[in-house]
Amino acid sequence: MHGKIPGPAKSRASGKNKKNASKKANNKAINPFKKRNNDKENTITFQEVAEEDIEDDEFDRFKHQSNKNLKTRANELLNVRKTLPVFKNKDEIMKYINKNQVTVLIGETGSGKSTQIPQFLLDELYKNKKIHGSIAVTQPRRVAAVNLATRVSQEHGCNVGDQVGYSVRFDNSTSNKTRLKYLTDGMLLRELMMDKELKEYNTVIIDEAHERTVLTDLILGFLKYLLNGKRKDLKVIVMSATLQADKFSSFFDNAPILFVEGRKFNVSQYYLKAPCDDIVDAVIRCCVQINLREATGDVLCFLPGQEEIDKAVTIINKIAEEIQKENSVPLMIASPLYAALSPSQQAQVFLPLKGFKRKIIFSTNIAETSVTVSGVRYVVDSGLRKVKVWRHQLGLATLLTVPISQASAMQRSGRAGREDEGKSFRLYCEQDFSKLPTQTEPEIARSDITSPVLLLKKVGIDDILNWTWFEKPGKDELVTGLQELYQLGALSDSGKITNRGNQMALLPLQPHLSSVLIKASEMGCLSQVIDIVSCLSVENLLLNPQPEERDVVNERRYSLCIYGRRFGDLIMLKELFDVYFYELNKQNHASGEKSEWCKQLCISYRGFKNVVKVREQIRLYCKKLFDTNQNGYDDETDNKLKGNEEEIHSILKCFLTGFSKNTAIGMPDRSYRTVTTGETISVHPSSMLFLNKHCPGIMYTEYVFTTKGYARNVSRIELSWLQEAVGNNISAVGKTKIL
Ligand SMILES: Nc1ncnc2c1ncn2[C@@H]1O[C@H](COP(=O)(O)OP(=O)(O)OP(=O)(O)O)[C@@H](O)[C@H]1O
Repeated sequence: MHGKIPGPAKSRASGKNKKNASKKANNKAINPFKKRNNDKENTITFQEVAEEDIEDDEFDRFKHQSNKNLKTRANELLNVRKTLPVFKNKDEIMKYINKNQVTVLIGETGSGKSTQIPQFLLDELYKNKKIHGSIAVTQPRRVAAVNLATRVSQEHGCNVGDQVGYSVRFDNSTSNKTRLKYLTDGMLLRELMMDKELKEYNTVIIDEAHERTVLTDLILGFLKYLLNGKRKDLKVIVMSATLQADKFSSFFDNAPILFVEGRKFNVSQYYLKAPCDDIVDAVIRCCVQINLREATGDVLCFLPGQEEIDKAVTIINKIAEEIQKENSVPLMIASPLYAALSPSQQAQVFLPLKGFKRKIIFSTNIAETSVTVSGVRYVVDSGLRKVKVWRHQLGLATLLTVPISQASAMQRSGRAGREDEGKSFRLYCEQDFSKLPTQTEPEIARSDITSPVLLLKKVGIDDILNWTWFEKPGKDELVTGLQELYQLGALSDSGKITNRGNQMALLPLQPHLSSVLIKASEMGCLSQVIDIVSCLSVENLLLNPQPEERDVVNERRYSLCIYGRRFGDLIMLKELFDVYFYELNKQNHASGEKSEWCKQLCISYRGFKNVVKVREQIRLYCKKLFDTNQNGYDDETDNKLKGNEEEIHSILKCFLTGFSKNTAIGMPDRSYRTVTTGETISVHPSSMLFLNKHCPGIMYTEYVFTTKGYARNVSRIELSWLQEAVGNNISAVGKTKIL
């Protein structure tokens, strides 16, 4: 039984209209680089700007308003809601949802799926007092969960955290009043670990299911398992913008598919005439051109990763004033948006600007789905994204920049047509668009599945191979995941989860990092290890110095980190953290001073602020899990590195429990050979140990392959430790052996 709900006539560029739209786009194809209105080449230099302290209060003020304001705002927004295709078809949609246990709902971007459907269900809850429990809406990304909860609480006329709230890792805004909760798929899985039947909810909505993250796939599997078993009363709605409907429908025993046609506003597409060489440069030029030529409206640019984004933010902020003065155009204000920023830093991009300004947001694909940034009329799309590809055989992840799929490109463009007609500038040629894969491949096909397997074990699923996988990983991958967990001590000989495994599953970290913390709690160096793990949990904390600055920066780091010089990068991180936290932060040095210190050492100041927040959270988890009086964990004392060998050896041995696969042995010819495969590996030039005399063995947390294999974030280890850590596993795994 498949339903189709028609949309408003003007809104859909399909068939003939689509052809015309693309013709129009062709005629208008921009060449932002042909005619330069401003020759700013000399002013485009790569300089670091001081990072501002972002006030959490500002976001709080934005979130919490008086009752009267809330009501007025909700009434205003009702007029906007009424124009959305989903709202217009409320009765029809609810008829389907009420009739079926599972509904698959497909609608175009901006049609109102994520904001309206949950509110329809909320209205039903209020109307029908017999319905107990609340509604969960999962999002693949934290920023989307926060953004949607903020918007929907405004539409609903309440503060975030009252009837409508959100729950994301390290941030929870819900209360006992909350009946509608937006949460990341990771958080729902955490809740599942606590309550295997998800009794709190009467409805679970899986939004943006087409993104096919590992966690979304796992939730789909769990829901099917529950629906067939203990929760026959649960309602499930799978929502997606693209046409993968059949796959979702057949997984849920041919659940009905509902198509809601019609997008609110049209977005015109523009392509480059010829490919560009430097993507950051191309994005900047396009933004400048939009600022000079286009009517009001903010700009959302998609770049592959943090490095490119930080570069672009720096450049725009540097040239903006001059461009404004010379051309009487709005002042461009650049803001970054990527996963490594804290929620309050991410929330900054959603705050309105005052005055004659134009917001230029540089984002990774975290703003690609679900997110609406009010005011955005223009999208600039690099057509690229970064993906972590897991190499099952090596047990290592590699970060690659790859072209996006057509589905992603549509989602990105869709961000421009949320409140008005928009324009999307794709920085590649139109013929290249047709060569892109239609869909993004599911994450499970290229990810480490150790974490998902541990989670399944934690909730009591023993037969991993025959579980209700939405997309079953290969048998080899599953076996490798099980072996890895066994090696970490998370599983017993009979494959059951151990006490250690239970503790690992409860920590909000990858299993290998959790096992490092558990070992540290046993060895009495938990505080020190938490500091290092927190640094490792924040992406791009240490930045790459510009080539001309590299030697100076390395020398500064080298002279500051006396133990890091000998023992490597993990100890260096602890020494840097100690200076930042105990000397600068705790003694209330001005933010300018802290930022300058970070700049001198080419460290992300924002990153260190995040490390402090992550550290607080990990400490809380550890306090709950471990007997913290017994293991050198103390809030009050100064937990700086004391620097004696015994202490440093203990710390490194803890890391070896989690990273024993990422080790290499020093050879007489001064090269290193990996323990698992015997391949040659070199210490990366960014490491403290690059210039160091040869070590008996090394342990690394990252592997990169450029012209050859490099170990990054390297520490010195003794071979006897390796025997201790890996020796036991030789018989256990049967694969790992010291060469
Ligand atoms: N934070 C916001 N600020 C302003 N308008 C918003 C906001 N969130 C939603 N809207 C409005 O509501 C519309 C519907 O948004 P919603 O997220 O429900 O759409 P959707 O169908 O889920 O789209 P997508 O799949 O692209 O996320 C938007 O197009 C926009 O007009």
